[in-house]
Amino acid sequence: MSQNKVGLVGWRGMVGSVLMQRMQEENDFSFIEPTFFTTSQKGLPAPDFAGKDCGVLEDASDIEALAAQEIIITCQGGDYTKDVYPKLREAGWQGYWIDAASALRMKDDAVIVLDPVNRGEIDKGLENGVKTYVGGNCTVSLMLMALGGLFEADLVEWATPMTYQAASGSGAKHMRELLSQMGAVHGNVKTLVEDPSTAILDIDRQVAEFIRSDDNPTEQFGVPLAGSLIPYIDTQLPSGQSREEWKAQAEANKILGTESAPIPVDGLCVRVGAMRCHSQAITLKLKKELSVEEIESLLAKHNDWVKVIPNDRDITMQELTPAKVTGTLSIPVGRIRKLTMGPEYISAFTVGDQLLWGAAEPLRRMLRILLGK
Ligand SMILES: NC(=O)C1=CN([C@@H]2O[C@H](COP(=O)(O)OP(=O)(O)OC[C@H]3O[C@@H](n4cnc5c(N)ncnc54)[C@H](OP(=O)(O)O)[C@@H]3O)[C@@H](O)[C@H]2O)C=CC1
Ligand SMILES: N[C@@H](CC(=O)OP(=O)(O)O)C(=O)O
Repeated sequence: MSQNKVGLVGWRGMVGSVLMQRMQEENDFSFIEPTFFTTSQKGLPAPDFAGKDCGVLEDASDIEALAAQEIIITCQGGDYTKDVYPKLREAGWQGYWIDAASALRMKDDAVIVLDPVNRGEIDKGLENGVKTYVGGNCTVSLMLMALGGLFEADLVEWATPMTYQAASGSGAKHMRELLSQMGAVHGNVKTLVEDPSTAILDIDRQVAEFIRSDDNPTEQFGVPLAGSLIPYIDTQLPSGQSREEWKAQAEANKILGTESAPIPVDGLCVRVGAMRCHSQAITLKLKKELSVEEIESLLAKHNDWVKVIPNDRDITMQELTPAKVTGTLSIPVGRIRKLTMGPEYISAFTVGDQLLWGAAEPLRRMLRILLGK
């Protein structure tokens, strides 16, 4: 394929900035002729990620300017997609649309992209003329990168992921608010903490009062996160699931191409005070009994980024944490052991950067697939 006119929308947002960084690191700009679009800064000079003059920012709602692109990558968000995508297609645009937002994910004429897991589905889509490729939900993509070896071998009867999701999943303002809360909570008891003679329960009481008070900044999350957690992510559905929880089964089976006989994947999604790494504790029922060594071997050889962490206390504490993984493409998976429920029941714990494999990386890799590079 010879496409190289690529329109970039949402490049200065949080996901878009990570995408730009990765595209620079991987030299992607050398294969494309980029045009940068904006919803708010039309006419300003375009950024220099490509190492060349890219003119000025174009209007991201200008259908004619968008239609001049062979490929459009957008990290601008679902509202933008819902507004612009139908107009572009109605105008007869036949180009490839690569999107970070969830809006088009479950459409029949869209493929969810996670090529180390579903390159076959992507290739099938390309052969069938599919023009819309969407990045998956971050927790779903990170779970499949970690456990791809078991899914690929059709060994999973069901899976129940219990998540520990970072503030970044809610956006940049939420990350700032988490830090503000952390600082405010500490500031409130700083002198007491520094005085070793203060009773810890007195400090704790003061912390609890502050966390619940109006002085704790909670404008973005609505409730405290630092020193607490939020056991609900995204909107409420009639099924009792949150929308984030609903995505697990729906998207995982679409990615795997198992929608006709879906593998049950369901659990609870929880926001915790991590910055940009989502963690998940997953219980799996396997279709047959395998040794831990066999499971670890299948997982380890599935892709280049998964890293099996032995179920050892010290190694786990060093390697299997957001602090270790943040800002990297590594997908460690550990705590793999047989549960007492029976020999086919196993546990796993995985951590991944939700802005890299959870959002930006599958998009730039789809671009490279389209470019044939
Ligand atoms: N956050 C996440 O974890 C994930 C997000 N996504 C998807 O990606 C979409 C974008 O998310 P995210 O990157 O967090 O959104 P951001 O809010 O960081 O950025 C979205 C847009 O806001 C505009 N903007 C306005 N002010 C600023 C500013 N000061 N700095 C940067 N941008 C600004 C930019 O558009 P302009 O230049 O046109 O003004 C930018 O493209 C989401 O809506 C979601 O659909 C997907 C997976 C994960
Ligand atoms: N909902 C995810 C982030 C996200 O943007 O998901 P999606 O791409 O499915 O809308 C989170 O809060 O952690």
